[in-house]
Amino acid sequence: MIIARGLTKRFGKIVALDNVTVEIPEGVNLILGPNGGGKSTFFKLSTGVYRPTSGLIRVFGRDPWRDAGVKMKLGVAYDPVLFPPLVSGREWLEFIAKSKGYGEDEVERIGKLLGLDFLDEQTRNYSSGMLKKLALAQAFIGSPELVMIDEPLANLDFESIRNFVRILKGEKKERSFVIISHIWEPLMPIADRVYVIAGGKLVLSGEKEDVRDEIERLFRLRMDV
Ligand SMILES: Nc1ncnc2c1ncn2[C@@H]1O[C@H](COP(=O)(O)OP(=O)(O)OP(=O)(O)O)[C@@H](O)[C@H]1O
Repeated sequence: MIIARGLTKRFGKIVALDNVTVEIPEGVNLILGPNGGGKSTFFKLSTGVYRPTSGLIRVFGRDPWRDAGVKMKLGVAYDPVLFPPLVSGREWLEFIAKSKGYGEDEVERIGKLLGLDFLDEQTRNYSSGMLKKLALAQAFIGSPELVMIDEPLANLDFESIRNFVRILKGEKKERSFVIISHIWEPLMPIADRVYVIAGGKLVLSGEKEDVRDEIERLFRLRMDV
């Protein structure tokens, strides 16, 4: 699904991603790692926002930087979220739907799927959690083959986290996922594979069962302050 070979991204002197080689197959793929480790850089190289400094990235066999058409197969939500303030959530989702060849009924469907009851408000009036939910909705518009979400659970309350994980569980039968999340524990039951990017390097990857102990050791929050 996603193949990277020797993938490197520099911003001036900063090496954000350093010679990463990885294959991400179909299924639910979770990317973890410390702040500033390079996760979002990898994500944005995959969605064609950034051009690699060197190395190769292919998404469904296509170069996301040169071949914008591959984006039709993707549903993407970035973090932090950003929307035009004077449009309603519905208008925004209709814009996304239209760009993918869908109409208002698709927005209705996704609004129902995610249980959104605030779509007619302008986004400037949204709370942080509402903004995140609109971003999640955006990623599902048009039944994409691959849904990519950076920090899906940030700013969600407990009930919303539960709802979203339930939705993922249903949706994973239909499509694949690449998810970056610091809040990883609620996502483990539905994850197939886990990848850890730190210091610009891929430092761990594997099937969930094989890496679970190491992930627990690295990322379980222990508050011995
Ligand atoms: N557009 C940019 N311009 C300059 N430096 C950048 C840019 N984007 C990322 N970086 C730098 O690249 C490194 C990796 O950042 P990245 O956002 O990929 O980390 P991350 O793993 O997603 O972190 P976080 O968990 O904090 O979101 C950091 O040192 C960051 O400062």
